[in-house]
Amino acid sequence: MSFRAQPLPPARLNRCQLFGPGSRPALFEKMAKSAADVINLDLEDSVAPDDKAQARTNIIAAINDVDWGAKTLSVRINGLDTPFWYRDVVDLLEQAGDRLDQIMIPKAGNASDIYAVDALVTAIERAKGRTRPIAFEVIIESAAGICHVEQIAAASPRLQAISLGAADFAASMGMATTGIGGTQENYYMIREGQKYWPDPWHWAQTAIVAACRTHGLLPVDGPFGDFSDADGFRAQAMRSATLGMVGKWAIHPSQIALANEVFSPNEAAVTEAREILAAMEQAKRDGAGATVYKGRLVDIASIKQAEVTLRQFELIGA
Ligand SMILES: CC(=O)SCCNC(=O)CCNC(=O)[C@H](O)C(C)(C)COP(=O)(O)OP(=O)(O)OC[C@H]1O[C@@H](n2cnc3c(N)ncnc32)[C@H](O)[C@@H]1OP(=O)(O)O
Ligand SMILES: O=CC(=O)O
Ligand SMILES: [Mg+2]
Repeated sequence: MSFRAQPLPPARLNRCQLFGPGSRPALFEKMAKSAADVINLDLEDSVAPDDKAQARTNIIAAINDVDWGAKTLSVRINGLDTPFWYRDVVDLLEQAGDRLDQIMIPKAGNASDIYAVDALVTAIERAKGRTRPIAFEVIIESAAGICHVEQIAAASPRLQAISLGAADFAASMGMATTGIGGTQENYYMIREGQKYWPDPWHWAQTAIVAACRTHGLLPVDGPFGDFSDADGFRAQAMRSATLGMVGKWAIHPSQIALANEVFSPNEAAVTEAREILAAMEQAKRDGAGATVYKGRLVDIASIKQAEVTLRQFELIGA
């Protein structure tokens, strides 16, 4: 065990990140009125190359004009492998008002990618006298990104969150699927003649969670493409939550309530967490470090587990 305490991630809700193309400004008011905690206005893959400039203009106007309430407002810029990204950063930082909270950097491959964007953002902030620093979130969605995820997580004090981008990740890894997230038909085991479908995203998710937890960031599950499959979305989100992720993207409004439900501890979970803390208080009075709760062991580690649930519950109530 390191002597360093594990840093806590930013104390804000990130249960659902709602995406919308910057080229569809008619969606912006609807996004602002939604129940998503985070809004991601997109300049990247949902915007055709010929529409990039207009999408930038739309987004800058909307940052200034739309009432985004208490939501975290983020813009996904284009990847560093494109000719678009520097103009995204310059125009956003120079022209959008202080309401912009965050920039999402897609396809991060190593720490230098984050450093490059940080250098540009820092120079513009100084030139413009911006006092509230722009935060960063990144998407891990390539073979290089997952190999370097820990160095990426440590790359800038601006970083707040990392998402898994299942679509580009699958492409970069050469995975034999066109599905975006979820179980995959051909990824199965057989036991006694029965098929069983494991989770092909598990490894990438746990690598992201570990990097985020090491550096005090929010780990987030990315898109689930089939927005007509609520059960599939819920199952994927519950797996992500069980692994330590704090939220999931919505690429359609039908996914917002599902994400909020899964990443909000329910009454039973909150009651159990409180009862475990009470049981451990009693154990402490009895001079014990471990005790029995509902027939199972609880000890000092159980206090920390219960606190994960209660911290999230308190954020929702705050
Ligand atoms: C792999 C990745 O990179 S994922 C991230 C990038 N992708 C995106 O940002 C895509 C975001 N989603 C979308 O663009 C759209 O939801 C689409 C293209 C998937 C579907 O769009 P539509 O065909 O218009 O959806 P649909 O007709 O079901 O919409 C139902 C209602 O929700 C609204 N709506 C659709 N998408 C959104 C959204 N992202 N945010 C808010 N409202 C939305 C529609 O305007 C419509 O409203 P109405 O009932 O008032 O008319
Ligand atoms: O950007 C997201 C993805 O899944 O790719
Ligand atoms: Mg992507």
